[in-house]
Amino acid sequence: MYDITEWRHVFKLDPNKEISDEHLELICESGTNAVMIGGSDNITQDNVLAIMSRVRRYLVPCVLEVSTIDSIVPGFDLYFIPTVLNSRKTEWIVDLHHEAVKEYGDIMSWDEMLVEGYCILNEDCKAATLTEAKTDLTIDDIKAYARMSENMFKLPIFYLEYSGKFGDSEVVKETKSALNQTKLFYGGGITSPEQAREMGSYADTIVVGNIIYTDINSALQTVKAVKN
Ligand SMILES: CC(C)=CCC/C(C)=C/CC/C(C)=C/CC/C(C)=C/CC/C(C)=C/CC/C(C)=C/CC/C(C)=C/COP(=O)(O)OP(=O)(O)O
Ligand SMILES: O=P(O)(O)OC[C@@H](O)CO
Ligand SMILES: [Mg+2]
Repeated sequence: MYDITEWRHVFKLDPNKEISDEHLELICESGTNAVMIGGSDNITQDNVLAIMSRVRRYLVPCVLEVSTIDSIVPGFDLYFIPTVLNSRKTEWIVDLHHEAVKEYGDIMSWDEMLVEGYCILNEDCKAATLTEAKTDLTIDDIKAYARMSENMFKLPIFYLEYSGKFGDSEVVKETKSALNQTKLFYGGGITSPEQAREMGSYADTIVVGNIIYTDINSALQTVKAVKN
């Protein structure tokens, strides 16, 4: 099985964005620990299936980060299920999950599914708007969400999400100090090996997304920055 506790680097591909075969090959053969398929805009079964089958030509583990019930597709190595702990709406914390388990509960393979406790911190990102996230948090608020993830809900992943914006590495450092078992994922605004190294020195795993589509060489350099 896949051991996410060893993962240092993940590329996140958006099914709603174009990527050439050449760039996709570079991403999949970059040495990254996994390719995660996910996004927040126009995610459909068709575009998820299309990008999954292209990634499947390579050996890299392929994960679906579920963002809508209608875009769930079989055939991934793992399914990551976000629950937005700092959302103002129960919809994004448990309600959609309840609906999905009602629909798929009989055929679900639970050991392929990992729940991510999300804490969204960039107030301007789409995911923050969509989920009505409370982004004006103190470090104590954030650490409390991290501790709840680990000790109350026993989640495998706590995800600090700054999608589109490079975050505060002090927040990542402090959050890491509150966790023992649960793995800390950091994602948002990483565009260089220096930034990858900075966040990777505190987070267990860094997630690199948007830069894939604007500067493939810089995206590729983030892998070596956090892996030996
Ligand atoms: C048939 C089959 C294969 C069955 C498999 C069983 C299975 C996987 C069942 C699913 C079970 C389950 C519990 C599903 C949950 C359903 C669900 C819809 C939950 C809600 C998820 C959620 C909270 C979504 C909110 C948005 C969010 C946090 C998305 C995560 C990704 C993210 C933050 C993207 C960032 O978006 P981006 O586009 O990059 O944003 P920017 O433009 O700002 O950069
Ligand atoms: O796209 P970027 O800003 O790299 O963020 C990565 C990821 O955390 C988005 O969900
Ligand atoms: Mg994005």
